[in-house]
Amino acid sequence: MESSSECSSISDFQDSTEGDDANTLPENLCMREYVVICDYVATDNTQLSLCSGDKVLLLNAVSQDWWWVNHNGTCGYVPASHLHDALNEQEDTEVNDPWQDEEYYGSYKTLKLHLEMLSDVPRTMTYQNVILKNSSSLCGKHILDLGCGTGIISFFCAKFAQPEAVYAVEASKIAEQTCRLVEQNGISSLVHVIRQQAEELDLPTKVDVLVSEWMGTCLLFEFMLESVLQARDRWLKEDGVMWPSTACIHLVPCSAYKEYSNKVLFWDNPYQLDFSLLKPPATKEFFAKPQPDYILQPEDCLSEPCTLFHLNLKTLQVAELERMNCDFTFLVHTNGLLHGFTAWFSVQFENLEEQGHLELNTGPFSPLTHWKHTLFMLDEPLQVQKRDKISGSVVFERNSVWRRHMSVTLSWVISRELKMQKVGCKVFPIWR
Ligand SMILES: N=C(N)NC/C=C/[C@H]1O[C@@H](n2cnc3c(N)ncnc32)[C@H](O)[C@@H]1O
Repeated sequence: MESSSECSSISDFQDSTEGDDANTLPENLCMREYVVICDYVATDNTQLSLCSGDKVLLLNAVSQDWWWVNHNGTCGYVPASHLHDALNEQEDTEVNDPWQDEEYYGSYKTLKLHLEMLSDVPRTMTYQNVILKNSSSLCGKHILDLGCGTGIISFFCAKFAQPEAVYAVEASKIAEQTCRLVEQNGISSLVHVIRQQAEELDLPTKVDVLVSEWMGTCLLFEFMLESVLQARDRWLKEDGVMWPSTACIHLVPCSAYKEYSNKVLFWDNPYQLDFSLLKPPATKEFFAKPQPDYILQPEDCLSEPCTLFHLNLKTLQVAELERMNCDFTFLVHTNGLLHGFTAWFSVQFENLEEQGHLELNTGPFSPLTHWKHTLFMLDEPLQVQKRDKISGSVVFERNSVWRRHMSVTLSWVISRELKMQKVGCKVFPIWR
């Protein structure tokens, strides 16, 4: 596991931060007992292998990511994410639930997020168009609307098509409101609201269509996709339809001068004072994680975007989500500053009644959606010019402990006329 600062690896990070107070956590965290919440297998002789439930004594929190502990007389490094403060035991539901379901479903029980999603016209109208354009194919069919929220997709099915039944499955408390909406609109003989986690679902029959709006930041965050794939394997007929049918993640190198100026250059001379020593901590504080609500302007793209991953949701396996990596090469088409990379996703819906497919694209060349764009800022901007090449790789790695979270590792090489100019690498947690 690497730290979140650029070009560092754990061994460099350990050497450079040994006894470095700037990186140790407050003393009050040390000399306390911690419980291991997830097995860990050491990857070198400075680390300890531990099992879930082991108790350790924290000796030195050398960084946010790695802690030096004593376990039954043996000392070594373990990932801090695998430890929980045994003396300050939170509710079991919080600590022992790597899916954080109580917090997760709690966030969907109020109207805030549902209002945001329903207010997203490109998102919601895409689903309406999919139902509209396939209405005759849906006649007499069984449909599963997974994570239905307020039931909007199920309402579209009842309003624009004549399916046999729609199973509107929703685990959060909002399902109580969804029930009332379905009754009030007189469609309860067609739309069956089931307040249940999809994983525990019991339906009277397999379904012809599994439709869901499961996409999170960078497509995968929340990993609701795992629930969708499990429901596919359990409830979708062999020749059934997945909507969305495919999903893509796109990336482009970009300038983000205003972001960099507002968050870092600001410290050069606020009110004509030199606060520039705050620029490094500002960079770490504001750019260690991606900005999930960034709006990339098309003119800030430094090259054509590329498609990193193209997922087929009829065949994708949950295990493939653990780690996905892809190489990329961008040909810079504009002189400028490379401040970072921006990512977004698109999803495609197979059309059952004519050639082609419908698409919801959340990128900078399509109508803005509530997902906006995800900006990965480098620690330092890099000068690039037309015809430079930015090649490298990206790794999406699912968090082995917190199962709704992931990290994105970006590695890049900037070359000019075949001569290597700049090399870099940075790990971005989303969000743990
Ligand atoms: N599109 C975004 N960002 N969020 C996805 C939308 C999430 C909605 O789906 C529900 N949901 C998520 N996972 C499950 C599950 N396994 N079983 C039943 N309901 C579920 C949540 O409570 C939200 O209402």
